[in-house]
Amino acid sequence: MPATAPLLLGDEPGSFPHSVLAERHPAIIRQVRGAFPYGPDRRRALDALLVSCTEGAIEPLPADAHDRDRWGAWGLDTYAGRSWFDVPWLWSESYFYRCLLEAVGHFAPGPWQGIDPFRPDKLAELDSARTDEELAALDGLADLTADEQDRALLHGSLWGNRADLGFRLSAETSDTPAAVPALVADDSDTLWSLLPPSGAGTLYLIADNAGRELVPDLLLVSRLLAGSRVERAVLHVKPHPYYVSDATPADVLDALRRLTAAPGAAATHGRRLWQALTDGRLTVRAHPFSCGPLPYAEMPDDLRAEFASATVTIVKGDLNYRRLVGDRLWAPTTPFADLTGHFPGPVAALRTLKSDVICGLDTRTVTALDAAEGPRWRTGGTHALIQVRA
Ligand SMILES: O=P(O)(O)OC[C@@]1(O)O[C@H](CO)[C@@H](O)[C@@H]1O
Repeated sequence: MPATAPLLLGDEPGSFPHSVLAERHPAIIRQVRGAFPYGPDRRRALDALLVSCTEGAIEPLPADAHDRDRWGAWGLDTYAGRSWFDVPWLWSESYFYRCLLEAVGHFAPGPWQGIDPFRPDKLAELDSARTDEELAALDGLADLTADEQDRALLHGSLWGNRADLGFRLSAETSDTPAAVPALVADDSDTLWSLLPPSGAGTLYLIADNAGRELVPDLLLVSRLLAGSRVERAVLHVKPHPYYVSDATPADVLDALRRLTAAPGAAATHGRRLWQALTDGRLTVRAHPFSCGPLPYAEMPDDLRAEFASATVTIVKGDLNYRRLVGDRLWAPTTPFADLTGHFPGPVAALRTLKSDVICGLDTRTVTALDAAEGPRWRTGGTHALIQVRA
């Protein structure tokens, strides 16, 4: 893997990473503060985090935190005492969410234990009229060929990644039509070649956001099981709330209920997924490393062994992309295969572009994007990619 590109830090005012630390994180704290009637102790803790994450230094976890050793090994022992803006951006963002859960008492015995601070917004999105419309649109797919249906559900899952509630806190004009093709890389033929009809393999899908992203992810899984492109599927979600809208096991159940309660084709998918869960063809996993602050190149051995057994692992979303290729300012033409050679087995990234990290593009595409949009194509969420290393 080329190791020469600069690591992304949040220390440059005006940069996207800096704006996430200085503006998005405070906005998230304010949103969480208003979402529940937290008592004075929790409100004080949230206020303290607001000051710490914008002006202060990274603080250690409490001595009795269940995951103190794990975070120590993940870098907290090194980074405690340093500014949030001076450590790797991937690390400081991830630790921010850990501290937010600490502030709201998510892990401590008491009334807020296990409560997802982002749940009201997740549910509002899942229950929205837009979700109804997207589910109703499934009925129109019945007249398409099998390949067309496969492609439609692959693209549904891909573009579902735009439905990211944290991103909306700072996206300015993400609905602006693009002057260059929306898909900046498309290796979907390679993906389909890894998943032939009557395949007997196992798909791993590392999910990203709940709600209007997880629903189409589940629909894709349902379609691949129904079309016998895979025999089994394993869905990796987060063990606890993370990055505002990332999917947890509870969100999988909410999405599944939403599908089974819907009319038409959506309910058929819902019932199929329900059945697959009960007979073991679909498994949900929530590994601690999924909420870790490190790139996938540093994944633990048990996870490595799991992904090594996959026919292909689909990695969803922007953050997972950053973790997959390394959170660095790569030259955009750096081959995707070079940066993902560490991943144990075939891997496919499905992502809309919401951060500066990008690789695997051809020179012509980069030139056209820069000319049409300046640097905004990297972060605006208007473009997407399907990149595969077989
Ligand atoms: O992973 P996702 O949901 O596609 O995107 C997460 C995201 O909104 O958060 C990061 C900044 O906090 C960016 O990488 C990205 O824009």
